[in-house]
Amino acid sequence: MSSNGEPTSFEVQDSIPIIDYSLLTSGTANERSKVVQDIGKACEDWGCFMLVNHGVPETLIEEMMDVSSEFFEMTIEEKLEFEAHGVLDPVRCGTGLNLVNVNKDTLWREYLRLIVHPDFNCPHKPARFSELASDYVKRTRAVAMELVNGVSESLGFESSYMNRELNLDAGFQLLAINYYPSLLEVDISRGLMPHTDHGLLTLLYENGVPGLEVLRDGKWVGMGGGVSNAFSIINSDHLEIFSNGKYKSKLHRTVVKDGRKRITLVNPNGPSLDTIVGPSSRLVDGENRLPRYLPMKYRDYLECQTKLITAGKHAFDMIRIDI
Ligand SMILES: O=C(O)CCC(=O)C(=O)O
Ligand SMILES: [Fe+2]
Repeated sequence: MSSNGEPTSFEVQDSIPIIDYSLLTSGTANERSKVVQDIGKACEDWGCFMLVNHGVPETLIEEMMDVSSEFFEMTIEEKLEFEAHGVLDPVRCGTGLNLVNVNKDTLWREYLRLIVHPDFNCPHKPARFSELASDYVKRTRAVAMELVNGVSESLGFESSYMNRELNLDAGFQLLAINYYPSLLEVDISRGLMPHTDHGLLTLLYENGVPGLEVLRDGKWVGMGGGVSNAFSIINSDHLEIFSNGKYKSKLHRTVVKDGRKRITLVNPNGPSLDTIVGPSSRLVDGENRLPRYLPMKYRDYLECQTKLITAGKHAFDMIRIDI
């Protein structure tokens, strides 16, 4: 227990860690250094955590949920204007996992993926979508960048090290909105196959309908439910690569059993597309600390991943070095 009687992050054995973002931005030096430690422990031990007191206004999040719902409830003809093509198309709408046509009988969701940084892209309808999304992604990006600074410190670096090395000022940020329709409307089960995300950290906000699960010691553990007004934060592939395997990319999936529609606002946050990402040179040497991953340009990784996914493979398998 902390001095005021509140439970601290790691007292509850084997439950997803909870990190208080406000301690990172406005805590005392001691509080900040403790929360940096907690972030490091969460990234290493769990590969994910819940983020509370993040400062993104709840009203903005609610409006984003409403406008996203309006988007997906447009007619198919209207949505076809934004149909998915290449992985780097600025706006793409589709179904299934990335470009794969998953079996509709077992897994189903619709998605809209927008590249929102370095340039902001958004469908021109519904009318207030663009304004809301632009505000939302600026705020979530600020949270993500602050978290990366904390992660950088937790690895023993100065807080700006990862930002600089990975050219995060020109970083690639997506807003992926997932829509799992209500079971009363469509008689199908909804979800998303087990996968890891590209980038450094994914921020995910759900509309109160649970479904996200992470793999922990061979078992799927529900994430999100029970902690109100929180982001789920998930380690992604390039964090594992850059940390040379210390902070593993987290396998997750979605299984929606609740009859209500589920909407998630998901922000993968990556380096700039032209950054060649490999293990940090500060974490490897030619002797005891060998690199475990081959360097690869982030853009190539994304393109390669999309091609491989149809064959059920993962780009990670191409760059992982077996020691
Ligand atoms: O919508 C969810 O529950 C998970 C989404 C996700 O993992 C993704 O979009 O990569
Ligand atoms: Fe994901």
